Amino acid sequence: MRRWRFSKGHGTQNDFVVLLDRENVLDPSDEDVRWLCDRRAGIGGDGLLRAVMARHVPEWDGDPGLWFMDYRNADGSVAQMCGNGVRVFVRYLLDQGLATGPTVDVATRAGLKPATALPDGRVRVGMGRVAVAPGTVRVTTAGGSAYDATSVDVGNPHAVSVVTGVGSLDLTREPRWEPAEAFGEGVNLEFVEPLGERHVAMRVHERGVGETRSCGTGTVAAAAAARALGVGGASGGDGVWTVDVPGGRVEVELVGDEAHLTGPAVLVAHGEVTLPPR
Ligand SMILES: N[C@@H](CCC[C@H](N)C(=O)O)C(=O)O
Repeated sequence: MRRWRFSKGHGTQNDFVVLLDRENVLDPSDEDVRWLCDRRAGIGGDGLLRAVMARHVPEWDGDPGLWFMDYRNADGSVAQMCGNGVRVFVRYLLDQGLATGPTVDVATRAGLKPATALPDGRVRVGMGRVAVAPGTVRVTTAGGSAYDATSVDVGNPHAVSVVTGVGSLDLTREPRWEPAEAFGEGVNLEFVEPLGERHVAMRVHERGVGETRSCGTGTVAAAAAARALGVGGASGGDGVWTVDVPGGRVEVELVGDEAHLTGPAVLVAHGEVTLPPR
């Protein structure tokens, strides 16, 4: 019988199951991840955060003494990075006495992410370089609305469309994109609507999940694309963007091509789960 201790947390209601696996022994299969993230049969979450010592991760060539955030989407697929997840990950490490703060360096598939727990309860994360690609792809929602989208690399892939009426988009099914080969490994699709100076509303359809109430890397992509497109009255400039998502609000600071993400990170439960037999 496999009995695992877990925690559950969220950042702007992008929610995660957290597993402690210091010595890399749990080996959750794709099916295990799907079950853990299932909101009816399992615990429920948009993704899984597995805390493992970096020395056990062959693809990590940095400090082996760091905690590595092994991120999996709810469908079991692996992703490079999760901006809301890394804040929850840091909150978890500090809460469980697994790291000393307020600054914690986290190893991820998208490199080292330095994070700081702020006195107001939020966590600020150095997201590193954000790269906005030239040109556009065409994205069509389930409701048939079509938009140009800008590709943005935040360690994981995004495509950002500027829309009006973001609240009424049909994101119940994955939007299509053309050309299809633009994102051979899938993409996270953000839809942003300008609200004011350096202030946008955003909804997202996440790769490997579906519509979620927030996506941290997506908010970074949204701010970077909006800046590049001259949306929100701050073309090209450095500054702090406010991004409102269905699950709350985050801040994205852009300085040159470097981004910092600040937002809430909340733990809501700790427990023990018995997994179905393999
Ligand atoms: N929710 C995350 C992003 C999770 C990974 C994404 N679905 C992908 O496959 O790239 C975030 O907060 O950044």
